[in-house]
Amino acid sequence: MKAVVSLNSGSSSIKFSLFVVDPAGTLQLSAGGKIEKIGIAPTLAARSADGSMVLERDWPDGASLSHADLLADLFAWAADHPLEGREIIAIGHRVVHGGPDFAAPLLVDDALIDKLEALCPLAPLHQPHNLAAIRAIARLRPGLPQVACFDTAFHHDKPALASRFALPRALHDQGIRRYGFHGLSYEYVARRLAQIDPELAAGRVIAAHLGNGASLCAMQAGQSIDTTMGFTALDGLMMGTRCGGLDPGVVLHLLTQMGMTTAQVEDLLYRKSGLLGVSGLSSDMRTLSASTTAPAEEAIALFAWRAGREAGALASSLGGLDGIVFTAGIGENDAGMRSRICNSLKWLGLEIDEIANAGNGPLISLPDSLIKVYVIPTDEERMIALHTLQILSEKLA
Ligand SMILES: Nc1ncnc2c1ncn2[C@@H]1O[C@H](COP(=O)(O)OP(=O)(O)O)[C@@H](O)[C@H]1O
Ligand SMILES: CC(=O)OP(=O)(O)O
Ligand SMILES: [Mg+2]
Repeated sequence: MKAVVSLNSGSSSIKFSLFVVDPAGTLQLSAGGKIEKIGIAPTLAARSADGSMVLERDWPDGASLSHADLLADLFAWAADHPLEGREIIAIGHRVVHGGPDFAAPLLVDDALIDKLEALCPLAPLHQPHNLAAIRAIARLRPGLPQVACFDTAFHHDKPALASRFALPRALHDQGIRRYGFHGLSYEYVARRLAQIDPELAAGRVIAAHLGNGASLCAMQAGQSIDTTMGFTALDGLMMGTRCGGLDPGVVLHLLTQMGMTTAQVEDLLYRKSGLLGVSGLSSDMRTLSASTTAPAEEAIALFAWRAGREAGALASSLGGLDGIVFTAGIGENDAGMRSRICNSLKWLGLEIDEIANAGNGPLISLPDSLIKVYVIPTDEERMIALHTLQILSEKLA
């Protein structure tokens, strides 16, 4: 049976799935898993579609292991395990930055890799890992089609104003624009919402992708019209290790008055800020929730406050709000965080159902609430596989 593999290298995780293409051409999950807590103490778990564990490992002292090291371990394991009649016909990748030129999934070739390489400085936590995985597979399985699926693509057609910084026009023309990210996740959530609640999906919805990276997307009838991330995945919400929106004057001050180098500033803003920087403890929300220290509590409170504030801004972009959808690691699992954010939006007429919220939904607003709130687990891997299959069928047609 033909099968498609999806690889999703996030900032703190590598998620992977194997989908079998059934005779009707639809994708059936065969196995999937993730390596998480990369940079802290990585763990790996993979399960077959029936939920049974096929692989479990952890590296308690593995803070220095990179995405590439862990991927090499995963490939070594995969090489030793027969696929039981499944023939991998393509591998799809999440590629975080597509820049101004790439607004749809593409078959990978050397020229594309070179162009995507040039975007690495705009996504240092992601793009190098995305490309390292593509190159590693090209070495292991030369000739196997690989498809790049861009996080920026979903936002490509948002209104011109939502793409522009208040900078001189020439810089916009040179690509210094608000792109937006987490697009594969938002595309999947928009599709799921259209199945679960088509009336709401046709309206004004904020999707909240709250993971290690975090952003909000304002969707009108399932299309992105605004989002909190911009030129890079640093902007907008507070994140695991990223600062989110910041007065650009702070960057100038760090460089000119505090004598930091650009490399030090990059490290500070991408890797040492956010939940980690404010708590002084961890970038991982589970660790902070389990802690009773005041800085950990302040980090959680700031995360919620910033999300509520940005949601207010996106409600304005949408001209009102009909619904909110929570997704990704924190959005799907952290009832306390959802409750804080929803309560900060009470002024919009949002009433959360705390019992449904504690059970992770799917619907977590009260019947009288003016805004419906859902929890919808994201599936970037399925979205990647769907795009990959589509590109492959276009290539064969
Ligand atoms: N049960 C849970 N409760 C609270 N937070 C959780 C839970 N499970 C995962 N998370 C948080 O989700 C975040 C990781 O999100 P995820 O979407 O997997 O990350 P990535 O952006 O790397 O894909 C971490 O902060 C983690 O602590
Ligand atoms: C774009 C981004 O921040 O991705 P992730 O949430 O996987 O870090
Ligand atoms: Mg992610």
